[in-house]
Amino acid sequence: MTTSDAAASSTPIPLSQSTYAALPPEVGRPGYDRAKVTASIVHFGVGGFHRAHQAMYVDRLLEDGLALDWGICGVGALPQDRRIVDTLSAQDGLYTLVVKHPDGHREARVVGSIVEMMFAPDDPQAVVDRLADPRTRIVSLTITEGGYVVNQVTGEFDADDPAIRADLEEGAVPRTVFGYVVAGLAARRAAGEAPFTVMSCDNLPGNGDVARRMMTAFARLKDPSLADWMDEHVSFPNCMVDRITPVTAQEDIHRLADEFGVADGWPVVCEPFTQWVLEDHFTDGRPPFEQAGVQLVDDVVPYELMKLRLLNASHQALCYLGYLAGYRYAHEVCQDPLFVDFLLGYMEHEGSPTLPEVPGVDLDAYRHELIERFANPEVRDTLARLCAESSDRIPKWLVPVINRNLETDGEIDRSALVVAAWARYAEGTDEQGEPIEVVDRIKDRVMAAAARQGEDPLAFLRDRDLFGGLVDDERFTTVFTDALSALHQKGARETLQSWSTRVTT
Ligand SMILES: NC(=O)c1ccc[n+]([C@@H]2O[C@H](COP(=O)([O-])OP(=O)(O)OC[C@H]3O[C@@H](n4cnc5c(N)ncnc54)[C@H](O)[C@@H]3O)[C@@H](O)[C@H]2O)c1
Ligand SMILES: O=P(O)(O)OC[C@@H](O)[C@@H](O)[C@H](O)[C@H](O)CO
Repeated sequence: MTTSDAAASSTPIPLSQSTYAALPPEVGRPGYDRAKVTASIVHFGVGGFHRAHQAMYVDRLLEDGLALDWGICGVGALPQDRRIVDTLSAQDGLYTLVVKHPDGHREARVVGSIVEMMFAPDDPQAVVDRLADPRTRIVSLTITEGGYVVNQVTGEFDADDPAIRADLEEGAVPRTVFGYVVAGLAARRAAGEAPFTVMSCDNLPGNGDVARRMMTAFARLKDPSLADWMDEHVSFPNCMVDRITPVTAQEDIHRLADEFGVADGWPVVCEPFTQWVLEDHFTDGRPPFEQAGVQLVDDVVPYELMKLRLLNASHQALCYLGYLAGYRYAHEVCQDPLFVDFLLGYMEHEGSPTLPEVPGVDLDAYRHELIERFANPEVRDTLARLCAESSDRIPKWLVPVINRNLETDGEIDRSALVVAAWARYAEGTDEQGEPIEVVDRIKDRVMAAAARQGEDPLAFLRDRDLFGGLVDDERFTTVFTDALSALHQKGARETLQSWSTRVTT
């Protein structure tokens, strides 16, 4: 009997601490005693990525008996996190990670490293107390790029954000990660305890540095001496994180039940590839991450820039054009030679020349491996996921590439087409006249700018918060307006065809 036959012949087992031992043998599961695991890591943002990445690395260590005191306490800080907290709590923190290989083979493992869950809106003080407790030695974050409240114009902390303003009021009960983390650090300092490390795992250039600047700026507005103490005592290591983790689909839940016999309310699916390059700066100790495959380095910046400007910027390069051309999944786009040429061209001629030397990495091999990863048909990463929150992504990943190439007289044509494709996408109607569901926290603003493009082709670029001074650069605006007009007149596919001759002549 095959795995599927065995699982299909019996009722799927609802996942929990008391049931996981009875799962079919094909399903990996903790071989360690979870009752002995204590949580020294508190994590904010227990989404798909954290569970495919950091929690998986910790699970590996636990499996090897290496980090029993480094379990994870997951915190949902936002009201919409109630569902994940309830689902994981009902499963005693357990969930299934399904790794999808390109040949259709799947591996399923129950991950046991999350041993506590907290829903902050129900009891904010309990979260502050957990952070104040010296048991907490690392606070890690995957709260998305927008979660750092960076003012796009100044690059400084945006104290005008309404939730931040509320957290800054005298005696406020925290509602934001800033409120929680800084209250936890204040309590540690008042008690004369060592602070925890704050470890950002979001896709931001200099993620640790950004977390430091924003957290300290928040603290300074509350209590300048606390900010000084944080500057002196708290570590914020930078890291590069990588594993493509799509949004879990209903079909993933059904297939896990049918093929592996696990009834899991919220499993995570991901690609086989995983990478984590981390600076070794920790205030209060760390798990032996290197024993789980994490690369500990002194300077993570070259790795981060490589990943953000090649992988993440290529996701932007493929998603709007791919969507306009009628595709809905990343693998469909990356199995189309026209798009593959465009992406490789962007990476080689526009992204890569802006990178510093990346120790030990063959960039050409890296670029081709990215195309193979994107083309994995099993992962089913939706273009909708990649097209979301563009205003947090394009300015951080692609605009710096364009600025650098403008300074050095490098190539910009493909990047300009990507920005134009976003501008066209933000018009909210596809090439067949069907509505596009634009997902962006400043959706109204970007869509209003896109709607004005008929009379003013530079309307979209005039948003200096997003594009800085690009609108003043004639070399850039000439290509951008050509690209936008080609997208309107010929559509994405023909524009790409014409671009392939434009960039080679
Ligand atoms: N999915 C991937 O392939 C991937 C890979 C590498 C890195 N990342 C990083 O991880 C982040 C999260 O990705 P994901 O796939 O887990 O998304 P997700 O939507 O599954 O989870 C995001 C979590 O962060 C929380 N969150 C969002 N904004 C917040 C805020 N302001 N304050 C507190 N919590 C907040 C959400 O409520 C949710 O729990 C990405 O934005 C990216 O920076 C993702
Ligand atoms: O998750 P985001 O918002 O940082 O960006 C979308 C994707 O580019 C990203 O999730 C990649 O899949 C990921 O960075 C791969 O490691």
